[in-house]
Amino acid sequence: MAVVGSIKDRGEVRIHESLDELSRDLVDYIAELSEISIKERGVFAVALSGGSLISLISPARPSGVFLAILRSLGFRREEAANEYEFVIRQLVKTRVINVSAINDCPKFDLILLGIGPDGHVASLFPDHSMLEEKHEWVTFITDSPKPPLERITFTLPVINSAANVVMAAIGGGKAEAAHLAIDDVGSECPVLPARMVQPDVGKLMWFLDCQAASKLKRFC
Ligand SMILES: O=C1O[C@H](COP(=O)(O)O)[C@@H](O)[C@H](O)[C@H]1O
Repeated sequence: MAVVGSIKDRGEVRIHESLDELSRDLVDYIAELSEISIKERGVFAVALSGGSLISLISPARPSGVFLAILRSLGFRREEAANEYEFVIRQLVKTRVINVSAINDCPKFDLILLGIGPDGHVASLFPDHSMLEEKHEWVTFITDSPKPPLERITFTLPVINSAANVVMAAIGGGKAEAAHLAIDDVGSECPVLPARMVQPDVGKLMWFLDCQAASKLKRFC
């Protein structure tokens, strides 16, 4: 049984006792969003980051899902980022991916993200200059603190333009990051990418297991 709550400005939080339960709830949530989006516009544009997130949704096969899959093999990182952004721009032009009403960013129907123990999301790491990027949709880094060194990533403006953002975290190693990203920690809070995920108009949802939620003020 999930514990569900919402925290001002930090979206809705769902905490599950088991991974199976979390996975089922997450898959059902994706399917719901997919159905709504396909009814409204005939397509569901979803992007997801890597890591353990994939294993949480791998049994999922929601019909009509469009996966923005990165095909970067053989490219240098800068070229890969440009190529990826180009593809997304084509999909925005043809409205396979919607466009944000408040900036020119793509408005994915859903962006699914995991969190690193250091609070990084996608490949946006704490204290990295990429957190300041305001214009590019996709960028690259060559100095990732976590291997691989070279990565490409969506920027925060793209993530925060999505209609729905899901953040999923499992395991005690993510507890501190989840606490700092969700709880009201005032000025003590370091600049945490996971906390900078704050959809402009979209909905933010957290899917956590009990271990990842173990340091949350309201739920432990
Ligand atoms: O490097 C990354 O790690 C995080 C966390 O991965 P996990 O396996 O500990 O869940 C992932 O969310 C992110 O996309 C990836 O770039």
